Amino acid sequence: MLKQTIQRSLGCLRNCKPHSAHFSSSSIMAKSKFEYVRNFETDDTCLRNCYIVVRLDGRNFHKFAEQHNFTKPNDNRALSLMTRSAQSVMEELDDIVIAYGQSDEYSFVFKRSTNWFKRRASKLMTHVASQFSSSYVFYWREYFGEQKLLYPPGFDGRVVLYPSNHNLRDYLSWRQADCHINNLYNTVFWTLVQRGGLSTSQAEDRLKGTLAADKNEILFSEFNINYNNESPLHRKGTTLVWEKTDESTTKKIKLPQEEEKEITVTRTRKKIAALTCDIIGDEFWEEHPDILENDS
Ligand SMILES: Nc1nc2c(ncn2[C@@H]2O[C@H](COP(=O)(O)OP(=O)(O)OP(=O)(O)O)[C@@H](O)[C@H]2O)c(=O)[nH]1
Ligand SMILES: [Mg+2]
Ligand SMILES: [Mg+2]
Repeated sequence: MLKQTIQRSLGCLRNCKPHSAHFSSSSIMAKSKFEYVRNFETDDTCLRNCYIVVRLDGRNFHKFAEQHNFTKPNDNRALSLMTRSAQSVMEELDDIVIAYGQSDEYSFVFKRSTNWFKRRASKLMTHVASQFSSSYVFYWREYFGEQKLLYPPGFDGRVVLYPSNHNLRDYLSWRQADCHINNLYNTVFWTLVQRGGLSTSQAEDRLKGTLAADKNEILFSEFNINYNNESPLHRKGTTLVWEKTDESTTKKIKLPQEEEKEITVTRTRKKIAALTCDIIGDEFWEEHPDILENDS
């Protein structure tokens, strides 16, 4: 019965001309009859006063990296492309105050008081994920040149809310500590394989149960590598922040009864800066006081 009614109403809607004035009263009634389905949508408004973090992570990038010949353990082309895509997210979407990325992931922090998309989690997350994914494909050639993109990459997204500055800083510290732990492991692992001549399973056995100090020691005593001198991009990941820069231009002006003259106009512009510094200690936060809003 219901099916028949729907089919009849749909038939009517199909036959109607697109202009609303041509809808018959029965199709309007049908529309209002269907409208209750709207109530099935769940409210996913993010709690007020919390920082909204969207974290993206590449889907099955272990395979993606293999198939696209990423250099091991770090591929600077891939890392730069991730950062270029994150930059595009920050430029195109409102209210992101800081982003942090490493490996195949990027976290975007929306300002605490944002009201963008009425703080709806699904809107925020899907906009970030789609802008990032399309940018990754769009800018691929700029970083990989002739190396073809073999299939469309995907990124998963999640939303996490942090109610205090302390929690948000701990979140970002956690991601940077993760970068450090993985990079130290990967650096020793691939040094043992590439320079030490070990097979991958031998290198794995060698590193089983070792602590950070042991890994540093292997690098230093066996390969003369001081881990602290390795690229900060690989050790610290990338942090994107807004920086204000003054841009000066000269303009010619002519006032009535005066000679034409040149004046210098200085404008403050916001630009994204990519940093590879420590964000766990206080220094970074003291140098960038605009990122956090007061806890109150
Ligand atoms: N060679 C190389 N591989 C990388 C690089 N960056 C990321 N990867 C690969 O991407 C993987 C990312 O790890 P995960 O996100 O935990 O795993 P995943 O394979 O993406 O799987 P899911 O995220 O669960 O879908 C790493 O384990 C590496 O295999 C890189 O610069 N060079
Ligand atoms: Mg992944
Ligand atoms: Mg990952």
